[in-house]
Amino acid sequence: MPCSDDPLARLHGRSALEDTLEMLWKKDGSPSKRRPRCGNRELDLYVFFESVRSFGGILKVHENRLMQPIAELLRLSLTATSSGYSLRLIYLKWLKPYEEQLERAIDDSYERINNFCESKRQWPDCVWSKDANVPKKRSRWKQNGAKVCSEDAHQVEEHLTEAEKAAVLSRLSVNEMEPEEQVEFEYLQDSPDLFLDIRNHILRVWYRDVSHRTSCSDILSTVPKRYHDLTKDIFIFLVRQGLINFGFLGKNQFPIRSREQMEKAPHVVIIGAGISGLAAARQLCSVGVRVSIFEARDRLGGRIHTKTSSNNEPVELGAMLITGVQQNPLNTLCRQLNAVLEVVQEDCPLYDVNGCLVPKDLDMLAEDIFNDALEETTKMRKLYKDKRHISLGSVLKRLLEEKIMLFRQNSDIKDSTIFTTLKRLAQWHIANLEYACAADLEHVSLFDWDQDDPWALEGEHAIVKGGFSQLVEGLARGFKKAWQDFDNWKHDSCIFLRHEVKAINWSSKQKNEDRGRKSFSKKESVLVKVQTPNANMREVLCDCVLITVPLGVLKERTISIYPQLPSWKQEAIDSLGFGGLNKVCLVFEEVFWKHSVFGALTDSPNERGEFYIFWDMTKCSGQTPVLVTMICEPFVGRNELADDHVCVKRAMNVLRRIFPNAPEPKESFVTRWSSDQYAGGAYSFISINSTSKTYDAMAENVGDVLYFAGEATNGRYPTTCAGAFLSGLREAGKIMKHLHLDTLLLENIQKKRKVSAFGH
Ligand SMILES: Cc1cc2nc3c(=O)[nH]c(=O)nc-3n(C[C@H](O)[C@H](O)[C@H](O)COP(=O)(O)OP(=O)(O)OC[C@H]3O[C@@H](n4cnc5c(N)ncnc54)[C@H](O)[C@@H]3O)c2cc1C
Repeated sequence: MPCSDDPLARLHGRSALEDTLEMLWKKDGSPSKRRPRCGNRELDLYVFFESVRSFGGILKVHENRLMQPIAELLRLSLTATSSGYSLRLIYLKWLKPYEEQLERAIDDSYERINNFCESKRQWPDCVWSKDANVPKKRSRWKQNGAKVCSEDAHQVEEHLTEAEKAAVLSRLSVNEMEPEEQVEFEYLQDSPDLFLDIRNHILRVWYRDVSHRTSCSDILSTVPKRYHDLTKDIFIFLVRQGLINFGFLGKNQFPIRSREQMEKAPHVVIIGAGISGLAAARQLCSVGVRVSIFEARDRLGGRIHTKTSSNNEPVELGAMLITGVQQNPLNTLCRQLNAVLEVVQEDCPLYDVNGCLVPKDLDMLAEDIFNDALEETTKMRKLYKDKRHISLGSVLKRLLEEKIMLFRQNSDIKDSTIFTTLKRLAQWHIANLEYACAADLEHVSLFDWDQDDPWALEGEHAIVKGGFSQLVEGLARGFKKAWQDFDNWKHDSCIFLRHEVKAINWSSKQKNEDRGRKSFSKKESVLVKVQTPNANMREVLCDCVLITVPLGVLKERTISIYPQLPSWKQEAIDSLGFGGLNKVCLVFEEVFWKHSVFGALTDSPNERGEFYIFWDMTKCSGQTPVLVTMICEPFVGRNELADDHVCVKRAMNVLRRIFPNAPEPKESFVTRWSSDQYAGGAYSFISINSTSKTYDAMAENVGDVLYFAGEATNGRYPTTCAGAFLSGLREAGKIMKHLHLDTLLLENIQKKRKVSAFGH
């Protein structure tokens, strides 16, 4: 059974090789203990031995000139690979004499752990409801930064092993160390395969059952002894990175601490109980930190807001889609909370201004023209490289006009109305992109608007049956909720609703104004001023603060920070874009529409983003028919000034162009996220004054006391709930590291019951 494809088998095989070699070398008294090197690095003897074996032995490798692919498996550079000769010599000297014993030892080890590797579970993709729609493929559907996965991606996944799938689900490279991993485990740069096997094995165990904490002792019981220390380090790293043991892990997730212990525990203040703040709070509490979450609103969730209709059914006023379910950490959270996901149909038929459906071929033609133009904007970057402030809108709109004109010139279609419809369709696609960016495309950077594309999460989009708020409520489980009662707050982790943070004073840490980590000595050195529900001001001391308020709030500077933020941070806050998006949710007696999602064209470019799309959210509510329509930039402001009934009337006018007999809604909800003082808009975008690096600056901590999370701090997954959630985990990990909580982490790990992952 040469060259196993299972990471645990490889770890055992590697260990067997090492044990056997050490034993035989000792017996021989030769060769020296210094490991062979090639291309300036130590050779991975296990990978070398097993690759030669899989190619039929060193003779065959030599005869068939197979040293090149072996060198690639050994990750040797081209110059090193040219020395296939030296590799052969190394093999003959170091491994050939022991081939027989090594083969036997490695095969025995594979045999021993076969059970674990064989017990591959059926992968639970997510908790689908039985009648979930099967989505159709659409070439480009950019909603909140996520692209729909290609059919190819599904096929590739079919070929992945369980451990590889776990790495993919964790958004990690299967075969390469990620940059952060290289930094943390620099000493393993010569043997990344060892690191990757341990990492992928741990991830696989975690994904086998995400409803429980994966314990380090369980993992250790599967891994050969010689790798225990390394496994512990990698385990701690994965917890800190929020890659395992995140989310809702049952009622007993937080360690039980006495009052005294809690008083002595590190104290972190989190500003904002949105999904990023709650994700961080849960992580920190799991390692014994005392957390106080101050939330200005009287509810949890921030921009996740599931309102209850008069029928007691959920209506989403904020986020509603889980974008890219497969790799989405919120999918894991849904599984932990038994929340059901409903896939959203991607096919979006469009209705023209006369109320008739746009013919499919014309719809597809417009989509192709739009996608071509969008693609071409990326090529224009070279042309405009000296004009960094040029907008996507200016270039895209010109390209679209040119392309439609060109199509007209080259086509023999006589009916001129087709071309007017094409123009309307182009406007619809612009509006759709403005929805995704929460911005007028005239304000979006040509250069970096799609910088997050390489990280787009795979999978369809889905809604949470029963409402998105279930996820935030789940994350908040186990925390005490306090309104006015400060009496017990020193002994517990609490969420304080209707507590608006007004000021942060970190003057005693002033010297640490620089970026990055500094040594931490003085406890509780940051002062947070909070306004309580009865308008009193309270002062709270803590070790560090995690700020998760929306970028819109940071831009307004409603929280005074003393000393003021360093210029690099303030510049990032000022320059990153933050735009609007609103919803009009219409509740009806019965369904009169025909599609789950449908679009409406308009004659006027000055109305393109007003009620241009309608989502059937009935599946979220369960029974009550609900249609949700959008108001996008640049039309958000003028609609926020209008009364609710005016917005509803405008939305109904558009709907009645399609369904003339549409009844009056029995209930409606209109959002105003931009004028909401605790949001200031919907989500971030890369403005003409910012770049992808601005997100990195947003994420960076100030000194060792001010940390920042939230969707606008996540450059890979900005704008989304997933991005916000991951940013919370990221910052919790940084704080754990800064507060030196690794021992607490291990203590927590060691206390868990010892059940072998082998099952005995
Ligand atoms: C209309 C709309 C539709 C959206 N659609 C989707 C979607 O379909 N899918 C998706 O993934 N994302 C969507 N988003 C984006 C998503 O909602 C956000 O990215 C995510 O919820 C942000 O979470 P957060 O924790 O970063 O911030 P928030 O949820 O905004 O949390 C920050 C918290 O800080 C609080 N706060 C503010 N100031 C103070 C203060 N001074 N003191 C104390 N607390 C304070 C706020 O009240 C808030 O609760 C949508 C957003 C909007 C507005």
